[in-house]
Amino acid sequence: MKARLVAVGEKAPVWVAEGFAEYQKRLSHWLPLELVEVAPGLRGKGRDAARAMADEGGRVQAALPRGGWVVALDGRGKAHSSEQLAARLEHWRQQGRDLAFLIGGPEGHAPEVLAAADETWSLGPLTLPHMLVRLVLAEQLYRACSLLANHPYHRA
Ligand SMILES: C[S@@+](CC[C@H](N)C(=O)[O-])C[C@H]1O[C@@H](n2cnc3c(N)ncnc32)[C@H](O)[C@@H]1O
Repeated sequence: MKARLVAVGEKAPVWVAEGFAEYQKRLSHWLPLELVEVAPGLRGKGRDAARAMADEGGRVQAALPRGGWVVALDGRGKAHSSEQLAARLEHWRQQGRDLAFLIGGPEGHAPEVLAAADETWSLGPLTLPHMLVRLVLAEQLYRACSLLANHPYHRA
């Protein structure tokens, strides 16, 4: 099983890119994680945010892996402890499908994207900046893989 992170937003700051690359490297033998960045829709004076969200939503859907199990990151979604996430990861492994994790834009996910997702995942009720969400997601996937492998990274 491998995973693809489809994230609205480009040009991550260096501290995010380096942190993400570190967890990507650590995950490489447990859950290869590919990052696909999607250009945000155009916003600003005279531009409709709903149109921008729909545009980026279309690009997100075009970037989904064929037949993948789609998990949309959303603050209003389903929360998991790290142990519950590890159990979820084991469940996903047994399904035998690749995974796609989605991070939305400034107003969140387009309704069509949420409707197409198989499940949602909340990192908690706080609204996090989308670049930080990449990093937390990669770290928590690494933690979940460590738990499943009885690796000492996660000490309960
Ligand atoms: C700046 S947030 C969007 C906030 C938007 N107002 C909303 O209500 O969804 C950008 C993206 O980061 C992700 N995100 C932010 N906070 C999150 C959280 N607590 N849990 C899961 N995902 C989160 C979601 O994918 C969201 O679409």
